[in-house]
Amino acid sequence: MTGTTVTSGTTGTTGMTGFDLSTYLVTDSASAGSRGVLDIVRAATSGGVTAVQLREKNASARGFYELVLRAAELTAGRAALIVNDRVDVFLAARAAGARVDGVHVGQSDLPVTLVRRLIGPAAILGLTANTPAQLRAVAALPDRTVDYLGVGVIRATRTKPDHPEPLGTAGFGALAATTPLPCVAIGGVTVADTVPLRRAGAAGLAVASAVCAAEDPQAAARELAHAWRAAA
Ligand SMILES: Cc1ncc(COP(=O)(O)OP(=O)(O)O)c(N)n1
Ligand SMILES: Cc1nc(C(=O)O)sc1CCOP(=O)(O)O
Ligand SMILES: [Mg+2]
Repeated sequence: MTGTTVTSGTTGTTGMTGFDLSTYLVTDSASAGSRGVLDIVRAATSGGVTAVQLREKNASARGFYELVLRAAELTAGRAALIVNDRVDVFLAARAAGARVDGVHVGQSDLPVTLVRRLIGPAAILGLTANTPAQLRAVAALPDRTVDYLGVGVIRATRTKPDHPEPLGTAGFGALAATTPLPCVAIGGVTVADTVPLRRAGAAGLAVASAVCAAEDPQAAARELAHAWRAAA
């Protein structure tokens, strides 16, 4: 699937019926530096990102929860908000009435069938998959377990030191061609990759440092969103 909007039921808190993953910010507090993650989320949302994943590998549960509540105010009605790894934080934010749309998990996180049961049928569920065996396992899942896949790394990146072997654009395209699920390209992605990755079947570009480390994150987000539309 090469489209950019994932139709994923209707969420309890937003009434949204589709999620656009085409320009997908993954936050990285190290790249954000003294500006802080919320400043980056605010700027990137103004710049036109369509989805934001809050990724906090070292935050406390309370700290992450409070970040989600504040990010939900910034992204409401503008971008889908996804929580990395922490299903408990997603559920807590929802219970507090925050507009948070889903969860992204990887192969070492909670099993996706369980996550789907926990977050309900309407929330967005993303899964990392970057080998043929992982793609086969996804194909064997019950329908509507996973809404999209994060596939990477495209090239080496310092944002995820434990990243797998780079796939390159061709490797990404070969994997994406084996699944009907939308595949978001991630890992070392920059605006220069937009045309080749879109041609290779990407449903979107997920970036951390390209926006979080940019001198002007709003302009970087705007450039990515514009490049994606121009590459249609
Ligand atoms: C969009 C997207 N794709 C892949 C990942 C990586 O998830 P995971 O493998 O669980 O690694 P961590 O991000 O948890 O370090 C992602 N977060 N987002
Ligand atoms: C969080 C993450 N997951 C990846 C994967 O391939 O699963 S790569 C990655 C980091 C992406 O950051 P940057 O855009 O700075 O390279
Ligand atoms: Mg994870």
